[in-house]
Amino acid sequence: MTHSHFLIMPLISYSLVAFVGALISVAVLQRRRRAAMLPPGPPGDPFIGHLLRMPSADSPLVFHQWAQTYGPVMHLKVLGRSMIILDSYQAALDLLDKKGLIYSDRPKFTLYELLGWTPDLVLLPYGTKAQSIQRHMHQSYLSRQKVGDFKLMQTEEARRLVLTLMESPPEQYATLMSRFVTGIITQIVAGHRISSDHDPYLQISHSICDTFAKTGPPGTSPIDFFPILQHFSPWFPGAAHMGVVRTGRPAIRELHEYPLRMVKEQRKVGEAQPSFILEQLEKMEGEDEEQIKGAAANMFAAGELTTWTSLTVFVLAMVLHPEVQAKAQREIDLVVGDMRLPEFRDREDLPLVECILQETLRWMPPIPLGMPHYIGQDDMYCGMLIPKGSLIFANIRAMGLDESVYSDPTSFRPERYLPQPAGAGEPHFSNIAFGFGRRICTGQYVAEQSLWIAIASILATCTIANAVDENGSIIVPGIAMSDGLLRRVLHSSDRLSV
Ligand code: HEM
Repeated sequence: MTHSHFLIMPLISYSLVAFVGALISVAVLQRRRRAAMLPPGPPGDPFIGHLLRMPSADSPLVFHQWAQTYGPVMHLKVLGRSMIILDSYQAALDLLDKKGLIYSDRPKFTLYELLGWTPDLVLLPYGTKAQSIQRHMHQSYLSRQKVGDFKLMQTEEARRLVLTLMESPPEQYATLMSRFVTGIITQIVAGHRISSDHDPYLQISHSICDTFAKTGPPGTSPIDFFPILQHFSPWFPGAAHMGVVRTGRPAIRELHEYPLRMVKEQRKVGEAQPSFILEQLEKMEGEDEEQIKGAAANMFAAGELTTWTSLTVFVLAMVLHPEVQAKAQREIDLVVGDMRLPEFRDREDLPLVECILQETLRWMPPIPLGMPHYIGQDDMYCGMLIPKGSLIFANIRAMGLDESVYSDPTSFRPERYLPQPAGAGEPHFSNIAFGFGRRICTGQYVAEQSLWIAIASILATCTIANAVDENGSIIVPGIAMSDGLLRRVLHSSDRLSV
């Protein structure tokens, strides 16, 4: 009895060890097999992945260079989180658009949530009730047909823009263009026309843009990787963004509260102007107010810096390419004459102005890595495994640099879009600049209208030229953009003359 007991015990232990060993080997094998099926990417560290290789600046361009070696679908891993970078339009279309059912979610962004963005459309997971209500609100109000209603207001704002540009010193041009963009959005969202430099909307908008500039691309701060850091002071290593949370959060809350509060007050006294918020208030009551606040805040946040950046990119391009400017001005003179200013009815007859808009979006897209999508299940694409839980980035900047589509892609050449033989018949960039699939930008038509009327009005009335320094020498502006979710042009010292 005692003997057999001694015999059985080692037997059980051996079997257990063998069983656990087999389990571990199967898991390791499975891991290796999965790893072998992942899309290619640069070599990374077994523990921290590509953390130390992540570019500290101009990530879209660096990723594009890597894609020349690893292909249009690349895999990177940072602290256990998979990132898929889509470098080609085709790959973005195949996954984000055609397989939109599984590629339309957004990841959780701890830093953005701490800043107060939680209930809003842009960051909401796909398929939630809140997301579908907010998206529907946007789509119905900002649809291609509905945005026609804004044309008159956008034309008036563009007239005001050129008038103030002519009257103001160069240092104020960027602010005036920002005011043009904010002015359009406040009218659409809250029915409010900005008439003073001290308008509360301008203050809120300024603080929001400032915060965006400090946050970096979403999901990439140390707090996103280690949410525990949110409980530390900003001086603690890795927790520096908590300082941005402290300073930025009040303005983001105000952006949610102020527009609805104002429209409700005006509605009470019968003075509310037609607007997105008013329409929604009349449709729904009570418990849906949080949705309205979120959807309205999104229009400001997603629409301002993007449109403004494109406008400043246009100015920079005109400084660097006076020949393009002169040609577009001749086109406007021929079609519009000098007795009136361009209007939306002229749009079809001004192909070069249209091409300048497209080239502005391609040359320096304001959201060069798109907004990340998230996939909640494994998927296979061209024999590669797209693992569950990956962040999917469409490298919009890279798609504009694709030499098989855009010849001499780093140059600003609007004629490329003109049909042959006048141009090269290259495809418009709107299909790419505004993102993909079910999360495509809901403000695309409004943004295109704002940009078109501003570009046409500026070209019709001003000549954009280099600034000169105190010695009278011409300043050639550098082509540089800030890092972060949304890009801004840096150091563009330009001058407009009438
Ligand atoms: C030049 C101007 C603009 C550009 C280049 C732009 C680009 C983009 C891009 C790339 C995305 C991400 C799409 C994706 O996830 O695949 C996006 C999302 C979004 N944009 Fe825009 N945008 C612009 C202007 C606007 C304007 C004026 C508004 C509102 C009035 C707006 C509202 C939104 C919203 C709400 C989303 C989130 C959609 C969602 O998550 O379902 N955008 N935009």
